[in-house]
Amino acid sequence: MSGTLAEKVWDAHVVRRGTDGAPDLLYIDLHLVHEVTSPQAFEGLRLAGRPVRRPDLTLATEDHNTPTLDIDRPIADATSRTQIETLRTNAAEFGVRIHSLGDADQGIVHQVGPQLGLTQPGLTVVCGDSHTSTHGAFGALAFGIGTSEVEHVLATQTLPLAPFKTMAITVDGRLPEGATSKDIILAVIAKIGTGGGQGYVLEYRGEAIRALSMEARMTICNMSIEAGARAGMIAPDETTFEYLKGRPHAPEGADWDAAVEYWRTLHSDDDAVFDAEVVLDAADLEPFVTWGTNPGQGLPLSADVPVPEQIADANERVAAERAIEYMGLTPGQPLRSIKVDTVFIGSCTNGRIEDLRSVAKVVQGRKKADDVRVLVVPSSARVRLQAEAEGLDKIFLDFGAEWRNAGCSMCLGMNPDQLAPGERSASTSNRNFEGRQGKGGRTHLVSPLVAAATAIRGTLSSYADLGTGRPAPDGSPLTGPAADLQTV
Ligand SMILES: CC(C)[C@H](C(=O)O)[C@@H](O)C(=O)O
Ligand code: SF4
Repeated sequence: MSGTLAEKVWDAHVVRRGTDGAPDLLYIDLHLVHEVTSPQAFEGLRLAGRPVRRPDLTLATEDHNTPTLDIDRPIADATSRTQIETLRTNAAEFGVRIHSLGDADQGIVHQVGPQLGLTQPGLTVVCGDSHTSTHGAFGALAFGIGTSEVEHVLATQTLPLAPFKTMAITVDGRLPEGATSKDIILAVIAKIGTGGGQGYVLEYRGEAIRALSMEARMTICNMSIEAGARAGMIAPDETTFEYLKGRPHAPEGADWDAAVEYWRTLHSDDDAVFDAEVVLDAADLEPFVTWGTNPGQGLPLSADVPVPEQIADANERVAAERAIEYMGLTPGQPLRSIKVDTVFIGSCTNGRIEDLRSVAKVVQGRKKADDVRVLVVPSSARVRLQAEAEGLDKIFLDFGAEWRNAGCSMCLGMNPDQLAPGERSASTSNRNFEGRQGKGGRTHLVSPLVAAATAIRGTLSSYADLGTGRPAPDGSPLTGPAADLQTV
């Protein structure tokens, strides 16, 4: 059967084909649940007297409303406490496995699925969360869904889904020194716009994508939704299999061999036809930062804040004017001159162990800029434990950063980690909407390397600005003197 990766996975899950333009009914292999979008869904089941159809394919974790300090104390904020308690009650009543605050497998839902080996190539994965697209990095078809769809999946383990279009995003060439997968995706979104992916499943491919680690691929798929796409995918390969092997829920023995044999068929065929294609050369990329209030308003760090009068498109001009005003910037100001108050390293985009390692390698033996607050928040409790085993926490603390417990944290203002009005951040997260990190807060989206360099210099900076002449660090474990800190 010839087709794109997305079509192959879709076709393998059709329970009933829709006729006359009606949606297909798809089987769902993995349903991830968090506290924000599930309460009404469980309430719907309760009112209808229905059980969860496949509790064994459903997994809940607490992430958005969880504090990252004092996690052994009752949650102070009443709304957050209610959200978390409701999830716990629902999970207990409906027999759904839950990883609660304090549990080693608690964390951001898009970290927990992959780290447990639940997210696998060829699966359909859904969650009441737009960044479910993250799981597409494994060659899964992964969608964010709304609360009424959450109820539908809880009740039936199926979901009616309208057909999609396919877009290939081909990233050829090799990333230059200091540029990362975050820069690839920020450049893609700047190129196609925040609506450019609407109605499409994006498939990232090409030499630069193949060269990325699994975690770096997750960063790219994570932000597909910021281009308006329904999902993002990357065909599984040896990197994927290596990441999965030995994880708690990965197949074992003969099952593993059979799974890998099937997974190897999950790629777009040479003659597969995409509805659209975008081509980028990774060699042209440099560290990217956003200057505005949507993820498409990004530029290479060496550029200046746009001058609205020079923008031809009237809508874009007005949007730029408004964004520049909200962000408190001056048209034409070099991006490198922008001073930040806070650096946030975390989220389901860039809070994984490789992100923390590459930040640690940059900040090791240095001190943060005086007036900058630096928050390092692992994406899961497991990532926190791993980082501590490698001595990364000590490096962050010596640097002057705060080392927190796992959760969404400052990615969005649903927990105590927030920007004050007018405060400016460099953030490794995925959204820079007005007020996203706290009312009146101003967010610049950046890669972990840019975040680390910015924390040192106090202004938006690249690794090269540190002038070490050393190659930019990657996400591999520390070696050399820092390795002495490792306890395992
Ligand atoms: C709260 C949740 C529904 C939301 C999402 O869907 O993405 C959040 O995770 C976000 O990143 O804005
Ligand atoms: S870390 Fe941010 S983007 Fe990811 S699920 Fe949490 S709030 Fe959404």
